[in-house]
This record gives sequence, C-alpha cells and structure tokens, in this order.
Amino acid sequence: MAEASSSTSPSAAAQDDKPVQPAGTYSLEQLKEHNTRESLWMLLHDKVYDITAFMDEHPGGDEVLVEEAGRDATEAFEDVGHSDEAREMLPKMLLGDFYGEKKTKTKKAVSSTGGSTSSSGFPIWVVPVALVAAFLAWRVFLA
Ligand code: HEM
Repeated sequence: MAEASSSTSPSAAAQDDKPVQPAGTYSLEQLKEHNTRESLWMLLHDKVYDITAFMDEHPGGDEVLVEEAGRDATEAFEDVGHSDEAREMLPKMLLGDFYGEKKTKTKKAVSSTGGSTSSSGFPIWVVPVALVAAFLAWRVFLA
C-alpha cells in the first residue's frame, strides 16, 4: 500500500516579499502619527517636514498648520501662494522623502473617449445597444 505523501506547508507567514522601506523615508502611517502640536509633520510636494518648532513663528498662525498636520498639505500650501522666502524655510525642516501611496486622491481622471465602464464592469454602450436590439426583436416578432 502506497503511502500518501501529504505535504503540510508551514503556516508561518513571517516573511512576505514586502518591499523594504528605504532609510530616511517616511510612510503615510508614520506621517499620520505626527499630527499634534507636540509633534507636527506635514507632506509637501512628496517630502516630509517636521514643522513642530516652526508653528509659533508661522505668519499664518498655528491653527492652519494643525489642520494640515500628518497629511499631504501641498494643496493648502500652494493655495495660499507662499512667497519664495517661505519656500526657502522648508529645507531646514526637511525630514526626508515620502514613501509609498498617498491615499488622498480627490480628483478623478475621467476620460470621455469611449473607454468608460459602468460600476458593474461592462461598457456603458452596451445599454443602448441592448435596448435597440430588444426593440428590433420585438418589431420582428410582432410583424
Ligand atoms: C512648513 C510649511 C510652511 C511654511 C514654511 C510657511 C511659511 C509662511 C510664511 C513665511 C508666510 C508669510 C507670507 C509669505 O512669505 O508667503 C506664511 C503665511 C501664511 N501661511 Fe504658511 N507656511 C507653511 C505652511 C502653511 C500651510 C500648510 C498652510 C495651510 C493653509 C499655510 C497658510 C498660511 C496662511 C493662511 C498665511 C497667511 C497669508 C497672509 O496672511 O497673507 N501655511 N506662511
């Protein structure tokens, strides 16, 4: 009688092939941990800044900075139209590069060139085509 060779795979999934985060970079999770007056980090143009010490000096006040703490503040920063002088202050506060995905997509790129699909997965044009086909079938069978 042949013995069935049952291969039991070890369930220790400790080593995933996750990409290693380079030193000197900061992820969204790390950024989010520093969203208080005690430690305030901010993402501007894909770079992470520690602006904790700058809060009291900010001509625009500390409130606006706290509101943008621990997140991508690029849009808010640019909307104000900061001067070159303001931009020259940034390197002093630079921590490092941003690493990973920013989950702050607010704008949707919509291409209206026929490639659109409905939320259920099939192309939008299927709907009118199906309606016309149904109409024609109804006409043919009634004639
Ligand atoms: C580390 C990042 C930032 C630096 C170094 C900085 C620096 C400055 C400086 C130097 C000014 C004086 C005006 C100028 O020179 O442009 C200013 C004004 C101002 N900033 Fe910032 N800022 C930073 C981030 C932000 C963010 C994220 C906001 C969010 C809304 C903001 C809002 C403002 C406002 C409302 C003013 C006042 C503008 C005015 O009254 O004319 N700042 N900032």
